[in-house]
Amino acid sequence: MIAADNHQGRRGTPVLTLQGMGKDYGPSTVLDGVSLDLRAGECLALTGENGAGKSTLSKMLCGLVTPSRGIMQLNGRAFAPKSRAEAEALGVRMVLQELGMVPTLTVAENLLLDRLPQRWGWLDRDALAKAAHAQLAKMGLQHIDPFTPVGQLGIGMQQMVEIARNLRDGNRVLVLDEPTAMLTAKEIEHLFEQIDLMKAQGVALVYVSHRLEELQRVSERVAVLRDGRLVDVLPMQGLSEPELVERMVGHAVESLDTKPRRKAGSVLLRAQGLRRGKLVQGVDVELRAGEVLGVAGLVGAGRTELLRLLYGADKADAGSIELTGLAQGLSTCSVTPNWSSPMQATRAGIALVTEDRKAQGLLLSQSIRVNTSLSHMGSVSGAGWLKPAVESDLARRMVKRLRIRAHNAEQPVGTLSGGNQQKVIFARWLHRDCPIVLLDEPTRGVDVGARADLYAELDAMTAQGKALMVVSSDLRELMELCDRISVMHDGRIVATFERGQWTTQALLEAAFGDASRPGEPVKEQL
Ligand SMILES: Nc1ncnc2c1ncn2[C@@H]1O[C@H](COP(=O)(O)OP(=O)(O)OP(=O)(O)O)[C@@H](O)[C@H]1O
Repeated sequence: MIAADNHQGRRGTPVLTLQGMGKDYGPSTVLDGVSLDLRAGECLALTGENGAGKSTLSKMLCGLVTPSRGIMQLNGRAFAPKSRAEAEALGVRMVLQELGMVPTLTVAENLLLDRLPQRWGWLDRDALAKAAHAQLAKMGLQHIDPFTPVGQLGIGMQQMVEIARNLRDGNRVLVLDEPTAMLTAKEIEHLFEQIDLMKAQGVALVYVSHRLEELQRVSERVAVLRDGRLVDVLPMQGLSEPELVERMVGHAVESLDTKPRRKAGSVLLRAQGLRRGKLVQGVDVELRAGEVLGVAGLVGAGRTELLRLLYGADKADAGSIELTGLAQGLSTCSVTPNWSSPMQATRAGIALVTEDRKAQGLLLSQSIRVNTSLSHMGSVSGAGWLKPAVESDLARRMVKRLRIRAHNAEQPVGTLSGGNQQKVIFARWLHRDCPIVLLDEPTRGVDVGARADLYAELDAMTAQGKALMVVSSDLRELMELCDRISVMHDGRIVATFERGQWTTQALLEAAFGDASRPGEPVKEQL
């Protein structure tokens, strides 16, 4: 439990003040003239388009980015941390968008790395387990074995541990950068409880997210960054979602929600009786030309596993996958029971836009150009030789088309903002031009304006007769994009709805596996 000690000020008093903060990378200015105060007991929402500078500003507070100019003061004293450890020692911490833990160390070691309990000069395992357990319990994670290596946990669970690690006594400022991108509704509730607790104890919070409903739930004020400049600081109360979007993007964003169902063409892919252990238990799927099939379900329902089977990333224990779209340029083949490799799937015309952009998708040290052309080297080479001019031209076109915010196409992908990295994955498959496109959480971390751009791209793909399948935890996204939505529960498809038939309630009931949950609060984020 965090004590209301004298570290933390009275509600509303400034804890951390920023004056004229700026950051340049070489000739590019990515942040300029940002002046703000963070107040005790308050949560400040920080929002803006992908690449607007939110993570850069957040990392400055926490010693991870050195400002090029500007002055910060913590409780009236000069504050210029040179490292994360220095900021943390002064009570300023950050939950990073990219996971900051050491995967080979245990959960307990990661949680208490800077204060490992010792006895007679040896690590005190009992004390470590006890302290780790207490820390985990704050996020409802008391069931985790503290001696599990972090790398063995799923990505959502790693994020929960990363949050738990930063819930420390003596926190003055806590920055949360896209903390819920990998979390379930229940886990998000745990986080929100902790946020309320910290506010009551006088901690100043910064919450960075593209999920506007979350910003409205947790924060008292909202700061909007555009192109590295602070354009607004407003009270959150009374601010509607469309108003907030307009402030962020600079214009209103249209919803596709009211569009009629697309006209489906012939079946391009038919899977029957697909099985893999308990994860996927006898699933039938048909993907048709010109339509988008959505897949909803709780985390662990088998959605990602189903996509991986269709793409050949995992082997099915049983079942068949048949490609039937000869007219669309697909080869007709039947794979029973195993579709054996992603390369085979890609050659046959299937793309997978992955959910875990760092582990499965991108070469972070390589440029946008290299990452874009990677899915189809044949189109940028001839007689076994790479054609650099063709490759560069392709990358430049993709940067423009998807409005990827970058200095140029040679910028290493690891230095792009999170949302812009997601766009590069998308660019890679857009360029490959596959007739069947599988997308797993395609807009995670992507801002509302850019999301609308990506939806428009998907819409154009269906108009060309492609078949799309989208897994998303965001029901609003599925309802906006899809013509049909199948709901998975415990490895099975338990319901399929046509556009016009679904309601949020019906989708949630199917996702929870029954219709007998009267009075359950409805959450749009699964
Ligand atoms: N090391 C670096 N070298 C060059 N440019 C960088 C570096 N780090 C960040 N940038 C640039 O700074 C800009 C701001 O990035 P930042 O990550 O702060 O954006 P963001 O608002 O957090 O975006 P998102 O919503 O996508 O997470 C981007 O254009 C990014 O490419």
